[in-house]
Amino acid sequence: MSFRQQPLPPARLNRCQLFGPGSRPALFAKMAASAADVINLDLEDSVAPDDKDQARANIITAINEVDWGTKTLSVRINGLDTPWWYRDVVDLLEQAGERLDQIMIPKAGCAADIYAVDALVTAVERAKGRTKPIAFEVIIESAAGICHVEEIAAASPRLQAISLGAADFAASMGMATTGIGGTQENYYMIRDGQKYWPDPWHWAQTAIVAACRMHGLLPVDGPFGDFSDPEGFRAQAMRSATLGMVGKWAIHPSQIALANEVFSPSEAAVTEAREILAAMEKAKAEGAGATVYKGRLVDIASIKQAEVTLRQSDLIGA
Ligand SMILES: CC(=O)SCCNC(=O)CCNC(=O)[C@H](O)C(C)(C)COP(=O)(O)OP(=O)(O)OC[C@H]1O[C@@H](n2cnc3c(N)ncnc32)[C@H](O)[C@@H]1OP(=O)(O)O
Ligand SMILES: O=CC(=O)O
Ligand SMILES: [Mg+2]
Repeated sequence: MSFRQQPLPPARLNRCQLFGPGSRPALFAKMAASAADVINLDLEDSVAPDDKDQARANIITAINEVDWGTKTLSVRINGLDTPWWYRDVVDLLEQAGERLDQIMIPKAGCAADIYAVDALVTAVERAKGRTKPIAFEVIIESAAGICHVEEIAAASPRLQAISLGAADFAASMGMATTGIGGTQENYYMIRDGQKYWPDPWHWAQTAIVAACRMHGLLPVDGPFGDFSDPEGFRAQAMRSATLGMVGKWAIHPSQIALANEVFSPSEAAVTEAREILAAMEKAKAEGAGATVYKGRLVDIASIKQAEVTLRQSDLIGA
């Protein structure tokens, strides 16, 4: 047991991150009016190479002109293996106003990737006298990224969140699928003739959750490509929430309400968390560290579990 206290992640909602291509400016007002907590304007893989410059200009105009309300506003820049990323950073920081909250770094492979973007961002911020430091979020979506996830999580004080990018992750790992997230038809166990489909994303998700929790970051589940399958999305999101993730991407507006629902504790969960705290208060007054709640053990660890639910509920109520 370490003497170090585990840091809390940033106190903000991140239940749904809605993506939209920078090359489709007609979507921006709809994104701003949506119920997503985070908006990700994309310069990377949803934008064709010939459209990169125009998409960057569209995004800068939209950051400055659209009313984004209280949402966290993030732009996904191009990967460090492309010729576009430095121009993304420089133009965004020189031309977009202080409304921009965050930059998303895709395909992070090692801590030095984050360091490189941090150095450039810091230089432009100083040169331009920007007063609000830009936050970072990264996507783990490669073999290198998952192998180095812990050093990536520790790479910069700007870092607030890490997402799993199932599409590029599957490609990098050589996984035999073209599906983006969710159940994989050929990934099954068999017993007594019955098929059972385990979760192929589980280990990568838990590695991301552990690295995030160790460094006080928000762990987020990435895209679920089949937006015609709400039940598949819900199942994936509920597994992610159960593992400790705080939210999920939406790549279509139909996924926003689903993500918000799954990552908002139900009334029953909040009531139970409050009752556990009350039971433990009573136990404490009686000099006990453990007691019985609804026929099961609760002890001092249960207080911390209940507080996870109540912190999220307080953020929603705030
Ligand atoms: C693997 C990754 O990297 S994932 C992250 C990168 N990918 C993306 O950003 C893709 C984001 N999503 C999209 O581009 C689009 O949703 C697509 C291409 C999947 C589907 O687009 P469409 O065919 O226009 O969707 P559809 O016709 O169902 O849209 C229904 C309505 O939602 C709107 N809409 C579609 N996508 C979005 C969005 N991302 N945000 C806000 N509104 C949207 C449409 O404009 C339409 O509005 P209307 O009813 O006022 O006409
Ligand atoms: O960028 C996201 C992914 O799934 O790849
Ligand atoms: Mg990707």
